[in-house]
Amino acid sequence: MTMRLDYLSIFPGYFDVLDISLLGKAVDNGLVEVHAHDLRDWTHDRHRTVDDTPCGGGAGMVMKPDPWGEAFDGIIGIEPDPSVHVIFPTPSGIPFTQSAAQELSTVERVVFCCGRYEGIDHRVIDYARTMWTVHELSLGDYVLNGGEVAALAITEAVVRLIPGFMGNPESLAEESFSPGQERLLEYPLFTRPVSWRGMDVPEVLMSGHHGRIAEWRREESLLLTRDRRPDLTD
Ligand SMILES: CN1CCN(Cc2ccc(Cn3ccc4ccc(-c5n[nH]c(N)c5C#N)cc43)cc2)CC1
Repeated sequence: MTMRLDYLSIFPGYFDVLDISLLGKAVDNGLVEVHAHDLRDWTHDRHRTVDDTPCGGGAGMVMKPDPWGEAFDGIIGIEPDPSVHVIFPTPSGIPFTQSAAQELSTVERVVFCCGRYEGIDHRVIDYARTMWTVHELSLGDYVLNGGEVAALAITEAVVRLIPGFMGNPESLAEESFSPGQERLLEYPLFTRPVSWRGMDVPEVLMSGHHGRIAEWRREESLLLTRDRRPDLTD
C-alpha cells in the first residue's frame, strides 16, 4: 500500500524537509507519496488574501473559508469519501497519541490542513466533517504559530509505523507508548567507549548477563517514569 500525504499551507516550503532522511527513503521506496500545496493558489485577488478579521471582534485574523473550500475541491474532490482522513492540527484538538499514530498508519490517504493566524473559519472544519473523516489534533499544551510543525511531527510518528518502513519492526513493538507495552519511559542508553571523560558505562551492561541487564533496565525505567511521568503509572 502507498500512503498519499497532502499538505495544505501558506508555507508549503515547510514540507521540503520530507524529501530527506528516513522519510525521503519511504518516498523513494514508494511507501508514501507527498504533495505540498500553497493555499494561496486558490485565492483570486491581487494580494492572494487568505485571512480576514474575526466576526464578533477579538485579536488577530482568521483564515477565510473560500480558499480552503476551493483547495479541497481541487485536491480531494467534491464527492464524500470517508476513507480520506483530514487532519486539522489545532491547540484545541484531541491530544495526539501513539495509538492515534498507529491507527493513521493504516490509512491510504491523509490530508493535513495547516492553519495560521488565530485559526481557520470553523465552517471549513464543519464542511470537511460532512465529506471525509476529520481529526482535530493537538501536539500538546503549548502554543505554536501554525499547524505545519505539528503536521511534520504527526507525519513522522505515523510513517515510521507503516509496515516495511523501519528496517527492524521488532524495535517498534518494544518502544514506549506502543500499544500493549507497559507505559514506561525508556531506560538510559550507552555505547562505546566504555569510559568517557571519567564516566563509565554501568558494569551490569558489560556483564553479558541478560537477566541482570533486563532487570537493571526495568528498574531504571520505573525510576525515571515515577520521577518524570507519574501520570503514566496510574
Ligand atoms: C481568541 N484566541 C484564543 C486563543 N487562541 C489560541 C491560538 C490559536 C492558534 C494559534 C496559532 N495557530 C494557528 C493554527 C494552528 C495550528 C496548531 C497550533 C498548535 N499550537 N499548539 C499546538 N499543540 C498546536 C497543534 N497542533 C497553533 C496554530 C495560536 C494560539 C487564539 C484565538
